[in-house]
Amino acid sequence: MNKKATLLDQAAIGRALTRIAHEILERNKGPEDLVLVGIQTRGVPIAKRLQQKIEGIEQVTIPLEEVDITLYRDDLAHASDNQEPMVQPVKLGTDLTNKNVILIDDVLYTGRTVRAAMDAIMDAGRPAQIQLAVLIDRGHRELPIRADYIGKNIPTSQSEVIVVELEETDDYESVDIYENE
Ligand SMILES: O=P(O)(O)OC[C@H]1O[C@H](OP(=O)(O)OP(=O)(O)O)[C@H](O)[C@@H]1O
Ligand SMILES: O=c1cc[nH]c(=O)[nH]1
Repeated sequence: MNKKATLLDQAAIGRALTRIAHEILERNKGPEDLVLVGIQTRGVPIAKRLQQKIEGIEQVTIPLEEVDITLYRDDLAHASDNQEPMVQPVKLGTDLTNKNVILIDDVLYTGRTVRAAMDAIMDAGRPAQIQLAVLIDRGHRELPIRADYIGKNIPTSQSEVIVVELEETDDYESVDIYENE
């Protein structure tokens, strides 16, 4: 892969997440009834940062849960692009009934990972709402899914790849765009 540009550095990632924390509080009229759900891998540290930022603003710790989505290849499928994100069995410690769930991931692309995560959340309870927060929306949706909170919109071609690196998972902090050769 050939790196084309850095889209967000550490400071820009921090500013985007601070803005999203404020937007979540404004849209939901405060922190009551919120539950954050991070999608593995990098949605989880992003969710933890949003939890900390909201705590800094409101002095309230919002419950945080995780869902783990993996690519599942149907036995009947032969092409690699027939892999479908599937959720691992989850047991959420928080009762989601009547809660406003904020689902959080690093990159939104086809929307298939988010769909699988929503399945897991709906299996675990009956939230009042599910809202979606992503650091990067790169377009190319294959499902009717949109984000409510977006760090940065990056129009991309199909041959490009967005790589998010975070201190917690990668010991480095950057969002870069690559050409997939
Ligand atoms: O909208 P989609 O087309 O589903 O793509 C978005 C997903 O792809 C990436 O996950 P990846 O499968 O690379 O797993 P990882 O986050 O654990 O590295 C990214 O972190 C999103 O979860
Ligand atoms: O470009 C992409 C597409 C999906 N997921 C990523 O992390 N990057």
